[in-house]
Amino acid sequence: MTTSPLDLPSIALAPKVLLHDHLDGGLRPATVLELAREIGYDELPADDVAAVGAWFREAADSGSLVRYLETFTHTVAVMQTASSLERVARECAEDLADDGVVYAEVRFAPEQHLENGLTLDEVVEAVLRGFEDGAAQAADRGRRIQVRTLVTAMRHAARSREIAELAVRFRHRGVVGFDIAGAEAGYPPSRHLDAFEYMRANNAPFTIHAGEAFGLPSIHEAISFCGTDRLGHGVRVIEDITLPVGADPAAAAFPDARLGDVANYVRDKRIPLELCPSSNVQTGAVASLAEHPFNVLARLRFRVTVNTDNRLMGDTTMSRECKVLVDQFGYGWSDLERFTVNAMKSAFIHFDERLAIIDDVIKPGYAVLIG
Ligand SMILES: O=c1[nH]cnc2c1ncn2[C@H]1C[C@H](O)[C@@H](CO)O1
Ligand SMILES: [Zn+2]
Repeated sequence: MTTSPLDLPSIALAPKVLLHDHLDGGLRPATVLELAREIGYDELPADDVAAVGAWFREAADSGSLVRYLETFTHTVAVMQTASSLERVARECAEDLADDGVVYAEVRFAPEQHLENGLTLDEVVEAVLRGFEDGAAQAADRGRRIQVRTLVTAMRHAARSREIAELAVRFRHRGVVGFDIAGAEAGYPPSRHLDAFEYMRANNAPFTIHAGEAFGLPSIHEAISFCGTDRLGHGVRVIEDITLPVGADPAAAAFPDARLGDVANYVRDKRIPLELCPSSNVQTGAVASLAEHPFNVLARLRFRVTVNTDNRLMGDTTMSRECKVLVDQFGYGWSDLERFTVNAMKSAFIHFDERLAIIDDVIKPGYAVLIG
């Protein structure tokens, strides 16, 4: 047996696990356009498929999370009916499956989809139907994927407790957790303590976008005050790690790294980092892919995972995010397998379900590629 080349087509064949992907950040450009036409939404900044795709990519390349988030106005505007939510979710499941993702947790904020009179429950039901349908269609083509949902509360708003209750209400119907997202500076996670306490009281897991546009204090609050199970991004934990001056971010080892208390806690407790390389560059959380802390964190054995964040805004896929890391840091198949197993271990489904995917899907899949 021979080892497959580490190119994009082979990476697309590898089983991958995606924990951080936004439904409203992953529409196909053609779908944005079609849905806008259907409802007479005339504020799209472009009017053909290629231009729509390019616009999102370029507008999101802003170097600022706040400006990056402004692009969601358009996707959220065309996702206000049960049928549009269902369609976007169905296409999401199909696109991920076609890219070789075998397990995904896709998140979105139900409170942003109420403008046409849907209730929170109706919004979630439509999305769950779409995921189920998309996964079934993919299975018919021989592409197996399990898609689960995280419901997000917007951190500038005041509905987080209600959204946490929604997560628990749907916990046996496909919603596996809760999240908060949106602008980070000025909206610390501790504003939403009652939501996190509700989740903990119900033994239900959650993740928090933290350490993206704001640094260590945000991560500290998320883990120590809120008790988060994972960190959405968490990339700025690097600010609590001291490396020798001039250290190469692509080095194979960092023996002289010194960790502060927060970084040690994140690593000791194996708190998963939902790292999103391209998105981090777009929002200015890191200066460039070459300087992305992914490799430092991976080599120091943090529980790193690879994620897309927003496939439309980043013009990316899970395979592309993996390829970017291979190109930057020289990873091999066994590294990609390790990141995938890390993600599967960190998923919010139950332990026996995670183990079954690792043993029955991930390990055999990489064994074939490694040869
Ligand atoms: O990377 C992100 N950081 C913070 N908020 C984000 C990010 N990507 C998407 N969002 C927001 C915009 C969406 O409308 C919302 C729910 O998916 O989550
Ligand atoms: Zn995100």
